[in-house]
Amino acid sequence: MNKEEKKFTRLKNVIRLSKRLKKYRLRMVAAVGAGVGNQLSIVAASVLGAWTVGLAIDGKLMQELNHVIAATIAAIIIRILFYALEMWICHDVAFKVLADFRIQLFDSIERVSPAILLNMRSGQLASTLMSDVEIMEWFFAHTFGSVLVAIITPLILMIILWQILPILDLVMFLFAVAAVIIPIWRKKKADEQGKEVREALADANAVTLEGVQGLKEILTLNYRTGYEEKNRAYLERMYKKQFSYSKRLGTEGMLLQMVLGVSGLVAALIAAWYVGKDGMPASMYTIIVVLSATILGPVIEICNTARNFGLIFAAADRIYRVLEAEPLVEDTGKDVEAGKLTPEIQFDHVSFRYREELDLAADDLSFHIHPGEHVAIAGASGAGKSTCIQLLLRNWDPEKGCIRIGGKDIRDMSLKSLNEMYGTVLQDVYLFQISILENIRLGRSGATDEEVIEAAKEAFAHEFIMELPDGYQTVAGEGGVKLSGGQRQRIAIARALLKGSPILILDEAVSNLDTENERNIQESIQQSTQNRTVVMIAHRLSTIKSADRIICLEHGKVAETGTFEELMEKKGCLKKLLENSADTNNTKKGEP
Ligand SMILES: Nc1ncnc2c1ncn2[C@@H]1O[C@H](COP(=O)(O)OP(=O)(O)OP(=O)(O)O)[C@@H](O)[C@H]1O
Repeated sequence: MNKEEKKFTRLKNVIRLSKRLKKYRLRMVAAVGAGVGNQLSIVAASVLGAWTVGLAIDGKLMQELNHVIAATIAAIIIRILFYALEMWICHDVAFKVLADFRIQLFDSIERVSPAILLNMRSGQLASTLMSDVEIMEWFFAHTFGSVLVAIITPLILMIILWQILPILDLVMFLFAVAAVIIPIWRKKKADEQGKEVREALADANAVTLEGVQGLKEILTLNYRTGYEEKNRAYLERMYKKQFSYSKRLGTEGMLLQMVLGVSGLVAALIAAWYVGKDGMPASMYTIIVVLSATILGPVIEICNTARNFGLIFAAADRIYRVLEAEPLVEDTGKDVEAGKLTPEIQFDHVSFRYREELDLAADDLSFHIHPGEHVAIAGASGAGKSTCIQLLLRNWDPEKGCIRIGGKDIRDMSLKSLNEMYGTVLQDVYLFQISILENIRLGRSGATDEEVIEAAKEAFAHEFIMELPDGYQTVAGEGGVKLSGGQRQRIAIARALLKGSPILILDEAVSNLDTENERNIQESIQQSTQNRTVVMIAHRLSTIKSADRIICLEHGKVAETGTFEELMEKKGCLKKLLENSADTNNTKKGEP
């Protein structure tokens, strides 16, 4: 994320948004053509109406009636066709651009995760992905082409009016300028308000999402009243911002209507003054008045849209904030084949803090994990266990020191290659709304069904999967079958085993399992990972005991390292930790 938020003027915003239309330029030319045709056919229909009145005044209406009717019908049909064409093309382009935006936004989130989540709450991010992008429809479907139409159409009409009554042409030009000035005059306010409304909306969305995600806790912790108050406060704030925004919209709309009304009156007076005086036929009066009124029509329409530029550009800024966010780590390393590196891990004087103002979360950490070794990282809460894993996965880079795999600095490897080195089972297992078979196959996309089932058997997941209504074809995830924490963990373990990477990272992967399943899986992991290096964050005594070696952390430093027996004899960090934990109590009662 950029440290200093860049400020974009409206012009720059228009330029960068317009660039997105480059690949649709032919369609946009067609849309503008249809828009001009639409506006001109409206003018034609109005002028025909005025001509009819003129003919009636001159007593020639009955002679020309057939022509008048035919021409009016033609103007209406042409208008309908142009209107449909303009709407169709503009929306076709707009929705394609919005889809492009969504895809790029998601790519961007993937690229900069987790940096983006440090600066934006997930609800805010969801708001950008959904409603900010949606707002862009106004720009692409109703603004970009319409501005060009609002320039081209009045110009054509002014050329026609110039032939009839140049003075009125000049007057209408002045009214058009007055109309354009209204949204420009309130531009600063509109931009401020637009930003506030979008931010308030995103905050309110974030609170709503929090309520949905934390519904269980809201009910069980009796936080209902507190949450409702918080939600109400955010909604009240959003209402105030939206109401101020709408008040400005109303004032500007009123002024625009005033310009339109006064211009009509002035046009009528000027036309009345000239009709008769300069030998101009009376039947021209209505035509002149209608023509002058229709000059302002598209200008007023676009000024009405411009009242909402505050929202449109605030949404654009929020979208570009995500698109242009800088990742925390640079992916400049080379591709390395996973099999070519020895799966040994070395932390060499690694120091790291999450933010400048925070203490070190890793403080001159040095340790070595040998190929094929199973190592447990233990330590009290906040000691830095997860930080080690975050650094190993390169979600962040160390401030000092370096991490090597097979002797190679992980910053010199591409993120894709690094990812291929690891199979990971983290605490929060996310299942996608696809079949369980496919959820496991995410570990290795080319795996056969038999390989998936084999991995599930190794992870002790096969049995419960077979008991589900559709077995491996049962759809999991949101809206699918609900699985217990332990079942989800077993699926994640199957995924990781299927991936077959040389290094396995387990963040207390058995924390949600009952004792029997835990023992089975520990054994299975031991067997299936005999030739792999395993790094596990360990809270449970059983996990700690299953490791070849334990690294015990204290305040981001390595406090001690050794086998379980060695460390228990030492009576240091691990011993203290176990004495304080429930596991130790269980052990005292005879549990393993
Ligand atoms: N994303 C983050 N932003 C800022 N500080 C963080 C972040 N994650 C962890 N920390 C801080 O870094 C320190 C180490 O945290 P870490 O999560 O690595 O500890 P841990 O040993 O894994 O703890 P636990 O067992 O409770 O998960 C703590 O002081 C923690 O508050």
